[in-house]
Amino acid sequence: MFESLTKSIFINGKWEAISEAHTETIYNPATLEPITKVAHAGAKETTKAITAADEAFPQWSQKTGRERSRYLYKAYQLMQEDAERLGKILTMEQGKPLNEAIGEVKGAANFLLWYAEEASRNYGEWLPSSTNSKRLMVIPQAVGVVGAITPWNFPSSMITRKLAPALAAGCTVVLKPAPETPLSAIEIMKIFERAGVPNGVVNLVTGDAKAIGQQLLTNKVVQHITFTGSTAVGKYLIRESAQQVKKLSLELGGHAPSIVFADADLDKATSLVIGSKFRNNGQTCICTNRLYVHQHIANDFANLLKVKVSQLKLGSGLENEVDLGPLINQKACEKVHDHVKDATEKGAIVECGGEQWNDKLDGHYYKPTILSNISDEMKIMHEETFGPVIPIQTFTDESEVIKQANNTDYGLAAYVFTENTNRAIRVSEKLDYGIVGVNDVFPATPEAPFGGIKQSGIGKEGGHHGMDEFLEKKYISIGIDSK
Ligand SMILES: NC(=O)c1ccc[n+]([C@@H]2O[C@H](COP(=O)([O-])OP(=O)(O)OC[C@H]3O[C@@H](n4cnc5c(N)ncnc54)[C@H](O)[C@@H]3O)[C@@H](O)[C@H]2O)c1
Ligand SMILES: O=C[C@H](O)CS(=O)(=O)O
Repeated sequence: MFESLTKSIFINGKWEAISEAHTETIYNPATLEPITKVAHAGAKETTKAITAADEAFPQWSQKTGRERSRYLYKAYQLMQEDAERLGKILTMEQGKPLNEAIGEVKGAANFLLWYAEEASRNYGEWLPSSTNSKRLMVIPQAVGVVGAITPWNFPSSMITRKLAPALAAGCTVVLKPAPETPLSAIEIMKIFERAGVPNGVVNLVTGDAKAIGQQLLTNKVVQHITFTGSTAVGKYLIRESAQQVKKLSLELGGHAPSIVFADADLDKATSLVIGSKFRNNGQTCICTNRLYVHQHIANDFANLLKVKVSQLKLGSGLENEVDLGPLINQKACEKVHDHVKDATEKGAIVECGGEQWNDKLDGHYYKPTILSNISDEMKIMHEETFGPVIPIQTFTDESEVIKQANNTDYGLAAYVFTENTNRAIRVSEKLDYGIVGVNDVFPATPEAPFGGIKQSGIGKEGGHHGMDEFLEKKYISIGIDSK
């Protein structure tokens, strides 16, 4: 499927040659086998990419929204048609089960569709002036060259969730994907190329994150950096971008609580908690990190949950009916086990799992794990685990559990399981999160604004809000002689 060397630097419509000396190897996390090598580039290539994006900006931004939408719509069609092959590539480099990978690719394509539609709805405003001697208007204008930095856990959809609105708004882009998963980014560039997107509008640089990031942060041509990744790196970008007061949109870490009330539908709630926790093996920003179950149903809930979790099948994502693939690397396995070890040393009980799994395969596998007898001093209750472990606590009082759920620096997603509408609305309004799911744990969709508060991020991706991130709203005041 791949040559030993895969071109991964796309600048001004051309794939740059790679020197063997400056490459990094991409491994399959399910088998630890090398897949291919890609360029390990840095400042020089990034500067060249920024220049290409800058030179392409005037023409691209001056196209009408309708003209830009045609490119995005063509890219959508190409991505949808190729979802099976793109899904296989995604599974090979990231590890998630093939059905999840194909679902991610189709979801990624839907961002292209949504912003193909939104591109023609980039409305301005005509303001009712308080004096007859003026006419006032607000016109939306593309911010300019955008630097996009994306994570490995959704190597396809996190890219189109940024590039689709940016291009729809009239911006041009330099993309740096995660080093673990550049192949999906390469395929998305090829899709834009096949869709006929003009040279320089989208550019790709793989390699030294710090060096590439520094160029995006310090080059005055770059007007906006859009980042998805850890809160730690988000804080670094905030510090480093202050020098130029560069615009930022940040989609950062999460620590989602799930609250199961006594009136919840047990079968539905256990299945949804499993869906939230074990999608992508728990390597998602919005997955359940803490589970609070009402005391009256705690035993029944925990027993049903354990039965369902024990049925989950581990294996390579390319195998049929696998529910849990490998974690992205050994470091991720060690972090997950560190949380389990810390919890058990502080009194937690391992109801199931609690260790790595290498029975048949060499990859980075960790058994799906449920922990009970949890106390708030445990790391797992405050640090993002990013793996297949659920700590369960019980509660009795609604206002108390809301306090517990809000007791975190994160504020991305939270979930409420209840069949009582009043309670659903009352609790949702009191949860300090950017996203709340009620009997739903898959809130992300192109038509809705996705994003966190507190230390989970700044800005939104999706909906019409997603395009606003890449627009300046210019106010024009026109003095007229009204006589
Ligand atoms: N809020 C969201 O929508 C969302 C979505 C997906 C992932 N995430 C978060 O991302 C994290 C997991 O992803 P990750 O491990 O790739 O995160 P990460 O922060 O380690 O890396 C994210 C990206 O930043 C780059 N990067 C790292 N250091 C950099 C630097 N100094 N300068 C420039 N770029 C740099 C990486 O190469 C990668 O491309 C988790 O915390 C998860 O919650 C959040
Ligand atoms: O990991 C974070 C992603 O944003 C999850 S989702 O694809 O948006 O559900």
